[in-house]
Amino acid sequence: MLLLLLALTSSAEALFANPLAALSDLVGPTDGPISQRRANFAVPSHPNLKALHDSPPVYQIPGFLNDEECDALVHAALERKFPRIPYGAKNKIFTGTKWAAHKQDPSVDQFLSYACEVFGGVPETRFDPVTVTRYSAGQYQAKHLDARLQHQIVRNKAYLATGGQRIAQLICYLQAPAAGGETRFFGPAFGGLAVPPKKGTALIFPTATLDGLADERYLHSGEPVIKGDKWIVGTWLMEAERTDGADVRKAIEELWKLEARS
Ligand SMILES: O=C(O)CCC(=O)C(=O)O
Ligand SMILES: [Fe+2]
Repeated sequence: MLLLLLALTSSAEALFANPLAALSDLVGPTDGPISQRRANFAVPSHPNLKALHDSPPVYQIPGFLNDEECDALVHAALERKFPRIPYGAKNKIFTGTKWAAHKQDPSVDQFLSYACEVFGGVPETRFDPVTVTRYSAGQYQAKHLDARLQHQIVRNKAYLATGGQRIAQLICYLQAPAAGGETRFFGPAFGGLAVPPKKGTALIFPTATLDGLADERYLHSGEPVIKGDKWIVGTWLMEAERTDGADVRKAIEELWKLEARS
């Protein structure tokens, strides 16, 4: 079950008509394998939505969470309301601390309900289990893609039960470090875009098309924090509704058992 949660939290044709709006007229620029295809991405909506980059799109929502909502999530982690996920400990791809926050505290439900609104009122089951992450000085998340590549996917029942592909990342910065910790995009099409963490601001970008094709242009990182602590809450919009809620709950119970032993 631990492995299940790790799988759920470490990586990423809908079964039904997708309720999301599509950027069907947006044609991507010319780098990367997906560039010959028409972009077909989930499009967020929010009164404060800003495009940080038009094509390929990267969005920002200042004031996605207010200060109290940010603090509540950080405090919940510090007060041990969430079990830790031993993610990245061996591979150095991720060196921060990550907690399985999903459904463990009302502050998480609040975040999830905003996430549902941003994607046109989709149900909570369209999201990957929510995590909270802290990066202290020197800690980072190395360059990665959130979506799984075609050769890593078997589109079977088990895969679709977990929601299939991750099609958009949604993170919200809960605390900005004093220096460093930008979210950096490496695809040439982004022109060196590096987003400085700002408390309460959400960052949203597609990771795959609505029908689950990974977009390899979206290679990104959480750059090393130089000074202070960076905190984020995050999840992914999945291409389909998850039906594995019971497995997620069991995996979180296993993490709690691990926590009790440490
Ligand atoms: O920490 C960040 O700025 C990015 C995090 C991220 O990309 C992830 O958790 O997948
Ligand atoms: Fe990511």
